Amino acid sequence: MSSDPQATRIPVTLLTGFLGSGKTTLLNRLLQDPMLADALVIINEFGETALDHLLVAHSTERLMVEMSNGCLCCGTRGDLVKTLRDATWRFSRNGQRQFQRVLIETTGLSDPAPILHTLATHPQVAPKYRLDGVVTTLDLATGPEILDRHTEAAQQVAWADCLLLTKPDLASEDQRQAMSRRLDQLNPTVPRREVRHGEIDPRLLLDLVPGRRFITAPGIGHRSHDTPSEAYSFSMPTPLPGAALESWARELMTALGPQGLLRLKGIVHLCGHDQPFALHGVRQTLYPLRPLPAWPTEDRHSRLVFITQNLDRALIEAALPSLRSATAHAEEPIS
Ligand SMILES: Nc1nc2c(ncn2[C@@H]2O[C@H](COP(=O)(O)OP(=O)(O)OP(=O)(O)O)[C@@H](O)[C@H]2O)c(=O)[nH]1
Repeated sequence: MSSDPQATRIPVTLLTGFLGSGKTTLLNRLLQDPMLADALVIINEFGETALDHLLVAHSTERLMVEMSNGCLCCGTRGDLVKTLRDATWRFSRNGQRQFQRVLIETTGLSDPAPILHTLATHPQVAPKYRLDGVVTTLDLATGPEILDRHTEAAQQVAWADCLLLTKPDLASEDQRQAMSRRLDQLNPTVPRREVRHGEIDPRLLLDLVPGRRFITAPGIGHRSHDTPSEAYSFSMPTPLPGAALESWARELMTALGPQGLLRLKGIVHLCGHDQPFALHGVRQTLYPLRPLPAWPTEDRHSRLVFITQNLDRALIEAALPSLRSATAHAEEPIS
């Protein structure tokens, strides 16, 4: 047995980044790599209905979901401690631990600092685990405005050991330069890499900070969230016509505005399709519906989750009848 406690502790990668910045897309790509086949994945979900884990294709044996109405960094750290503490025996076979590293995907609204603190100092966690690095995704298409508007996003950048600039295909040169200037202020020294649709060699994201102890990010302590966020979820039993769903979602996103609606996510049953589709809206951008391999359970209901700020649920509820009536009138499959 090694006498170096660093060497025997389980490395933990914290994958963070604001809502819709591409964490799950990245995670899905990373988990296809044999290097990460034996990773335990912990996903922290925000809101009433967990969806993210349905969008991640990973052996369900080693996928855990932390549900919270807040997020990992606020109030549910006890759950993280319990999850990490129990994981070593829960995922053991014949006395042999079945995972070699841990990936934690935080919610888009998490400040990483308290999670890092837990990893480094909690008496039941710190002896078993060590931080391997903080990987932060940043949406080049939405630009630095997110960093100015949301403290959590700036915290995620400040703590990063590696910054992944996502959606380069959607960004202009001006947006790139503006982002670069902003990152020079927030975290100038760590590597920055452009990543398209999550494609990156996992080796660039592992072993980033072997042996790092908890330190305080310069100038930024833990603060509570800027404005309370709410997640509203809706379930629909009838298959939806794809084109009508897209135009309904687009109209609603415009009506709710980027300040009110931070994120729209869904797993949807489209007319004429057996497999589910993922629906993604990030601020005012609606992404093309994307097929998922299979329904995770027998439940074929479409589920939509709206992550909002200062927005009344009734505003979304009021828009549902028009989607239902489009559903009643159209049966065309999307192409
Ligand atoms: N064009 C383009 N779209 C991307 C890229 N990376 C991610 N996306 C899309 O951006 C949307 C949001 O991506 P996710 O991976 O779900 O983002 P997330 O950070 O997990 O979102 P939350 O779970 O809300 O925090 C999806 O529609 C992705 O397909 C990229 O490089 N280019």
